[in-house]
Amino acid sequence: MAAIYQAAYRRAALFCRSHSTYVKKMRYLNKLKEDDSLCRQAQTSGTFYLFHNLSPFLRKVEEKYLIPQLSAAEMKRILEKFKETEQWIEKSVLIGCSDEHVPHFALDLAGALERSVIEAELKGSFTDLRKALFVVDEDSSSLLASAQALLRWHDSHQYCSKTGQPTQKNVAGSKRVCHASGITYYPQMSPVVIILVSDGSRCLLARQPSFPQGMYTALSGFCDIGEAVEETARREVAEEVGLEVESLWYSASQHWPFPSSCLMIACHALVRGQQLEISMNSLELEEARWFGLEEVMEGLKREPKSAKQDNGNFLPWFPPKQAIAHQLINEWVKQQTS
Ligand SMILES: NC(=O)C1=CN([C@@H]2O[C@H](COP(=O)(O)OP(=O)(O)OC[C@H]3O[C@@H](n4cnc5c(N)ncnc54)[C@H](OP(=O)(O)O)[C@@H]3O)[C@@H](O)[C@H]2O)C=CC1
Ligand SMILES: [Mg+2]
Repeated sequence: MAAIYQAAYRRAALFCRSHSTYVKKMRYLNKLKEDDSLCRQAQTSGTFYLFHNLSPFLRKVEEKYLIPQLSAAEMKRILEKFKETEQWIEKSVLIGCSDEHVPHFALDLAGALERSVIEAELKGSFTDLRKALFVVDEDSSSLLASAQALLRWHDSHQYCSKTGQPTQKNVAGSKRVCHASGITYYPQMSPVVIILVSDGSRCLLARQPSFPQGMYTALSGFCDIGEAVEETARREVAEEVGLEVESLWYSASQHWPFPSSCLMIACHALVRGQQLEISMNSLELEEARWFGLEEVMEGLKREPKSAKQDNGNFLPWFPPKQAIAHQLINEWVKQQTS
């Protein structure tokens, strides 16, 4: 099961086993979001995950990539050592806490310290999120994705879209306020529906021209304003491959940080038996076709590196397990083989 939502499942399981720990933790986090002075105090005892220009800081230990958490004292020492003001800490955003209520913050140090200076001091490297998500463990990839999404949102919402005046973040970073207009802005995600279409014995996978060679995935599309998930799924399948959805069922959801904070809502769909001819929209897709069970099972086993053939062509491969598309494809295989 894919990393990011496996972490969510684990949190839910923990909730069942240890209800009071979970409830206390959520209530504590909620208090930190609501109470600026409590959150400012929490910054003095919390731990910090570092970013530079939205790239997370990773340290490679033997063959593993770890995400170092810095204590508040260590943060203070580094900022002082490089003659930066401690006020940088105020730019941090709350991203969670331990069961013992040690709060975790994320902080982007671009503008304060040179990337290479921090890398040398802390013996690690700022790594592009597209690489980082796929080399760290499952819980860490979920945490990095949401921390980066929150930092990105703050970076791009510095001004009020009505007055043009600067907005101020609350200490936790759960919102920004324009004091001139009184408008409060909250971090947002764009809902996207991802649909694995099947005709009962085959499934439909497609490629956009921008995909790496050989990679196919399920159809997807942003929800238009006012649309329900079912309407988006039906419209996207009609727009992209000219088929009509007969029935649709929900699988799972995932926060996806690319290109910027999508809420991926994953569904399986069945199309009408009498109309199975694909009419592809070539403005959006490069290829869309039906895959049989055997070809899908082989594609799931294939690594991108081993997809290239001697003649230069690529055999099909699918998104990695961290992407919810992978779960949809896996589930379809299980349905076919059970
Ligand atoms: N985690 C996973 O397993 C997967 C994740 N995805 C993610 O789903 C997202 C959407 O998939 P895609 O099929 O490309 O979507 P669409 O089919 O909706 O097409 C994308 C185009 O829609 C327009 N658009 C409409 N609303 C928005 C919005 N809120 N934000 C950005 N663009 C918008 C843009 O066009 P224009 O630029 O012309 O205005 C964009 O290029 C992608 O960001 C992708 O990363 C996709 C597949 C698998
Ligand atoms: Mg699409």
